[in-house]
Amino acid sequence: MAPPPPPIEYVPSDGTFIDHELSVNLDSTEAFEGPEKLLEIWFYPSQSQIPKNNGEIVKSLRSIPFDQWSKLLDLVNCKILSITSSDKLNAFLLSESSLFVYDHKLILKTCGTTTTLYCLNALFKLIKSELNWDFIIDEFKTQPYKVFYSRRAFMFPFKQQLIHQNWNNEVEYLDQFFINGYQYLIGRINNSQWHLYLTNNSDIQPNESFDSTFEILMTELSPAKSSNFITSRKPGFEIDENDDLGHFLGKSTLSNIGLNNLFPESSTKVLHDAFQFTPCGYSSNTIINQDSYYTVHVTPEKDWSYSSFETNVNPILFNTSYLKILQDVLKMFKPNKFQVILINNEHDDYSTIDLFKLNELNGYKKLDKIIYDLGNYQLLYLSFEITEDGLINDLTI
Ligand SMILES: C[S@@+](CC[C@H](N)C(=O)[O-])C[C@H]1O[C@@H](n2cnc3c(N)ncnc32)[C@H](O)[C@@H]1O
Repeated sequence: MAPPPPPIEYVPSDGTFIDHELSVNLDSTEAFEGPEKLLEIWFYPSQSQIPKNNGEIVKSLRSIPFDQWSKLLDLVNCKILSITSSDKLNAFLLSESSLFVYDHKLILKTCGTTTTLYCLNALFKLIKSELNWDFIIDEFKTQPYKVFYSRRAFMFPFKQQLIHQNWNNEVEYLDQFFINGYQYLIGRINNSQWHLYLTNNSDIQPNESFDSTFEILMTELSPAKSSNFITSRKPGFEIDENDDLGHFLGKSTLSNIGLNNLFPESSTKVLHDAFQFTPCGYSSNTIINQDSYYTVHVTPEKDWSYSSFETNVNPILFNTSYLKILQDVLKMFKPNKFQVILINNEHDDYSTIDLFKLNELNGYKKLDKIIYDLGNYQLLYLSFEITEDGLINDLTI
């Protein structure tokens, strides 16, 4: 097997980075758009297919220096709060959600009024100049191995920049960059519908290894649960020169709500990074088994409360199932409504069957179950809401 690429230059030897100055001064009290834009780009099908020099991988996405990521994220309108790194993955905690960088692919998840798609042009130029990876096939079009872009309907679409104000604008923009792109509109058109754009390069080999994205998007969180994500910390407060209260409180919240223990079977190293915003809000990234992540973001404000959970962990490796993960996460937020989206390329019975069969869940009733065959992938979309009985008698799990 090819040796891993050299360590990234911008982090200390333990692969961490924290921007304390930014962390202590973040504040936001305005209506906030929790639902995220999720962009996943695979440049190559796997780490081993990255171009080599004398049989060795010399550079990968993880060799791109910090300041280049930071400039790229300026185009998206978000900042890097901190970074945790394993041998396979760099997990960036952002002022608006997260960025996960593998050697061959990246996942950018941003909320608020970020302008995710505005980084595309610069991203492809960056990987050409830094890594000599050239996916540009004519003046504008690019053809990486695979692209997914998805999001739920926004709560405040009019607050978005023009490009993100409606789905058609986004698709038009994506079509300028990618060939073979196509789109889906999934779920009831009731301001919670979910959109997906993806590319299909059928002439390229399918990805052989396990790949899955499991998301839980929750709204109308229980006020009692939301209170875990509200802090009285004032901007500018620092607990000591090596830490800031945002990260400190974030990590205690992570433990308090049991998020540190989601995969108790994990015998390998787990790396957590978490941040509690002022006056409220929470984000965390966890790297598990070196090459997988789970990430949680919370907007607890009563009138637009929202939280999201996302993971690419293979549940089988931890002797668990998607249904068990769903139940554990729902307990942390007790939302009145939630949607589940699973996109995976393995139809493994043990970890997925309960989810595919799911018709009811304590105190919740199913609104929609939609299954799509996406060729090498399958997509499951579920939508649930609390029952009257569930609400009155607090029957939810
Ligand atoms: C932590 S982020 C998470 C958003 C996310 N996508 C979600 O799932 O809700 C948003 C929450 O943090 C709060 N917040 C406080 N300061 C913020 C800042 N500077 N940038 C973004 N969010 C901030 C927002 O008001 C909101 O409650």
